[in-house]
Amino acid sequence: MSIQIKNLNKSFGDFHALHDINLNVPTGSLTALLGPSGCGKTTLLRIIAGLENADNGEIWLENQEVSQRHVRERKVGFMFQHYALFRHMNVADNIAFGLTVLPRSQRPSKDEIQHKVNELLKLVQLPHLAKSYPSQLSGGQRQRIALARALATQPKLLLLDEPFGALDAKVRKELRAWLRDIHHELNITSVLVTHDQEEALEMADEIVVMNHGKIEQIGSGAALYENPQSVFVTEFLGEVNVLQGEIFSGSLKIGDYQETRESASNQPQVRVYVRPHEWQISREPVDNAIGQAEIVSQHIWGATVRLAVASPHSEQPVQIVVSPHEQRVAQWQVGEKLWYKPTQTQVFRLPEMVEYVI
Ligand SMILES: Nc1ncnc2c1ncn2[C@@H]1O[C@H](COP(=O)(O)OP(=O)(O)OP(=O)(O)O)[C@@H](O)[C@H]1O
Repeated sequence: MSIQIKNLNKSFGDFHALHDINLNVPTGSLTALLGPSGCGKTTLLRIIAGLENADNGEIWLENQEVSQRHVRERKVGFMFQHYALFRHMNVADNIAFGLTVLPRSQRPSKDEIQHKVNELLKLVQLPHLAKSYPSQLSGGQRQRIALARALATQPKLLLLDEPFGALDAKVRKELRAWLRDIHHELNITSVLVTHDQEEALEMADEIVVMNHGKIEQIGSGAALYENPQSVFVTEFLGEVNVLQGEIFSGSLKIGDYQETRESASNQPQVRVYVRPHEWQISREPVDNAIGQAEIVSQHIWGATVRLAVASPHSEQPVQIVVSPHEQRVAQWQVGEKLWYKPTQTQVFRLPEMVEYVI
């Protein structure tokens, strides 16, 4: 089921929670709404579901305008972070619940419901827990059952609001991969709300980055990471170093480093963003390097080695990530100096911080 949202606004009293939202979600895709707390993700999800009304705008589900349609008519399944399974019902009855409350004319027979529950239990890989009660399950198992319950009525659209928010990091990671597989297996359209960029990058085909009730940018994780269109997206998606530079005579300059910026007019101060892995470093002088800088700290973190170097062009030490292999060869030590040069830059103009040149 595709989703099309046109010129949608929502206020709570004087507070404008969603500004002019326009969004297309293609059938079969997994789309993440990503943004900081309070940016309007849940409100948008609830409006798509029909749990909340927009002030104006249109919502189309599979070529039908549904703004005035009741939640029950929208054929959506939900899964929330604190999805309350019914404590007094066992797992099988919890999963069956949505089917047992259907109007008589649509309700499957007892045998059909039993069959469906068994199928869903297999899908979520917990058939042995059919007779257990929610209190006897782990957090991850509860979320799997919650998903089975959301899928029981065969929704065409699955809406997930921070579904793994309360779980520990390892379980979250496992469930992400698992949910992504199920999404593809069922060929369903899913919209996932998350404030966790790793979760969005790992799971979603397309990410909608939101900030203060507006959509900042939409794209695949790779496109957003490689080509952010605003300061907000650059800073929100992944770690980044911020350096001061200038644009002069069609060139970006940071220290001795120069890079052509053809369309640019002169700017005495620009903010230059460089990701920690987008550096070339060397003990020998490097052509067109910013300059030399001293290593002030070194940390080994998982499979990466992280160097921090003091740069006169950055308020904070510049973070540089090198692979363990590079580190084994180079044996960088705190206190020594290296030449450093960015391999990719994003530049934004100060002080208004609108996009300058990508
Ligand atoms: N029923 C309501 N009445 C008044 N204000 C509301 C209501 N629901 C949401 N808001 C406000 O709208 C803004 C957006 O809320 P929303 O829950 O959509 O944000 P979110 O991006 O999902 O945040 P979080 O990640 O913290 O859940 C917030 O400032 C919130 O306080």
